[in-house]
Amino acid sequence: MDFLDVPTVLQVSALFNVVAALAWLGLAQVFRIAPRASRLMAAGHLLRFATHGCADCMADWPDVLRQGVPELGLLGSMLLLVMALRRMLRSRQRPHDLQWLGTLGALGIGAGLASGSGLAPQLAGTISTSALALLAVREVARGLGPQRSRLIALGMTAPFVGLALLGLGHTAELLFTPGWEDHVRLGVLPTPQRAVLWFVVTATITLNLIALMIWRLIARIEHLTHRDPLTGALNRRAFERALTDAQAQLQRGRGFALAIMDIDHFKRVNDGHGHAAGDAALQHCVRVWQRHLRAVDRLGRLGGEEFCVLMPLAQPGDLAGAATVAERLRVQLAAEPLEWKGQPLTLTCSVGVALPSEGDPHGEVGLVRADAELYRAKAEGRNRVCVATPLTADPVS
Ligand SMILES: Nc1nc2c(ncn2[C@@H]2O[C@H](COP(=O)(O)OP(=O)(O)OP(=O)(O)O)[C@@H](O)[C@H]2O)c(=O)[nH]1
Repeated sequence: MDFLDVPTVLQVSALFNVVAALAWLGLAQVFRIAPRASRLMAAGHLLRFATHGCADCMADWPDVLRQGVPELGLLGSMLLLVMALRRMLRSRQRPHDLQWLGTLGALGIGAGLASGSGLAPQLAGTISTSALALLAVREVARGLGPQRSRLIALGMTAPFVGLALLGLGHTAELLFTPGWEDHVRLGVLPTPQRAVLWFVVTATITLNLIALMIWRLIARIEHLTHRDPLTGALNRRAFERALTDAQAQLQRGRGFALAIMDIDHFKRVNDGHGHAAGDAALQHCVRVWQRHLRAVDRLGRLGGEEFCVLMPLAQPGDLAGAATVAERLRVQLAAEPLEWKGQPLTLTCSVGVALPSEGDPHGEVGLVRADAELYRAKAEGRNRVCVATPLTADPVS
């Protein structure tokens, strides 16, 4: 890399930090996109710029400052980066581990500087930065969730793995390569390869964070377009799309059942306790049902206080199995009253269950049959499950 001189790479890196900080600030202040995470990222870049941006300016500083400031700056910017990452991924992890790692790292750097050793501060800084990079790998892997493809997970975690490996390699170098102490003490510039590698890894991490934010925005837009804003269940349009997809799978032998649930005397909840109680009741029902459904079941709000579950069946035509699930949803709702203003508010629902029929691309026949059973359940006294007779098989109930 003769064409590259190290001071130029360091200047490009410094410029990159300033531009990245301004970009994150713009996202936070102007566009209000993930403002807290973006502000943390901006602070991380500014800190990196302030503590690494000008090697020449530091040349005249006393040894303690020349060694300590970059190490503390790197540690601080890594802490800010992991904090931003957690905000972006909406991690529920408490910040204790970051506080511990940050404190231990800073103490290690401080103790190293106090000992007068040229190596100890850099060793402490490098080890704590590598530990934070590994923590970032765990955060990203957890935050992306199991449904993300392996390729995406690999791409997202790779720069953090790279940073941790760079740190571990440098730790080994510091410990086992003679002459490093003088290197550090004299503030010798890194080799061009090392400077470029370091710049590429840190720049890729920033790009990754931007990709994560875009992914979060897409997930948010997806949520807003597919979900009912009050209850979080699928909205009618998304549910109908899921039903159309399920109908297409029916031909391939993948059966499913539909259960339409309608809250009983829901008008009385609104009239007796107010509209806010009605809204809370709808949210409560969805919470209870979701807890008793599998991840593969799709719960949608068809409108008002009417919901529908699309449940894939292990054995196509297993109406009895679907009826058992529906009965469980009914029983659980009745057993878990809503706590409203300190008072238990018992809710019940009526349920109609039916199987879909083939040659019905949008599943309207299945929905109409389940709806007819729901009305039968209402007419027979509510708080019960009624099951449609299969179109082509023996009656079940
Ligand atoms: N709070 C609240 N109420 C809603 C919402 N959507 C629909 N409703 C109310 O739900 C009530 C439905 O009443 P009805 O259709 O008479 O049904 P019901 O009182 O549950 O009676 P049955 O279904 O026969 O047991 C109406 O008062 C609607 O205003 C909503 O999003 N929030």
